Amino acid sequence: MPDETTQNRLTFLLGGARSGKSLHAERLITALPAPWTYIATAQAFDDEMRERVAHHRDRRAQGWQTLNAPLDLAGTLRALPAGAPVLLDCLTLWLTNVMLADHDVEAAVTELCGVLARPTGRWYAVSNEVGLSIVPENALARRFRDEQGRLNQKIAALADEVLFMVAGLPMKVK
Ligand SMILES: Nc1nc2c(ncn2[C@@H]2O[C@H](COP(=O)(O)OP(=O)(O)OP(=O)(O)O)[C@@H](O)[C@H]2O)c(=O)[nH]1
Repeated sequence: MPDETTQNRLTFLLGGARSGKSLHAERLITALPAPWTYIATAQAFDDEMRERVAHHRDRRAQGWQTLNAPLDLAGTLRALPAGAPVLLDCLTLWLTNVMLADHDVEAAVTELCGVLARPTGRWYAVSNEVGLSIVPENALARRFRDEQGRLNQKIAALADEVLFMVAGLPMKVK
């Protein structure tokens, strides 16, 4: 009989930069039996990003397999074997990649939500809460903030559980 930790469920982890989202998601998923799948959306274009990615890779010990999905997140999720525990990190960089590639954001979000609404294993998805500061001065940043807010609302609505990370601590908001 599957329980809450193993059945097909989506947990959505939201928070600010360096709020501890990834680490908390890693702790939750590694409480389940390995192997764990890490889906990375980041593209390391510069040394700072390469360092961040290296730090993450060092932290993930044995038991992890990493898939890169900077754009085709829905396709990558659909191709996973049923039952795989998955950590998707993160929706913010995925949305950035979609916008910078000039793809149709609405179509991409609709496709992704269709997949996330029916998890085929224990899935954890990480995203940034980006709207808590002052209104950004440039138009692209304002559009990004709005698209990110809309995306987060959609994922939160379909997720089974939502955690808001504050200074490394999870607040259960759904
Ligand atoms: N390409 C790639 N990206 C990775 C890999 N491991 C982690 N990342 C990316 O690293 C990013 C997270 O970077 P951080 O700067 O630590 O995140 P943060 O949101 O500021 O911090 P936290 O809230 O503490 O998680 C995620 O978007 C991942 O996609 C990897 O193996 N390959």
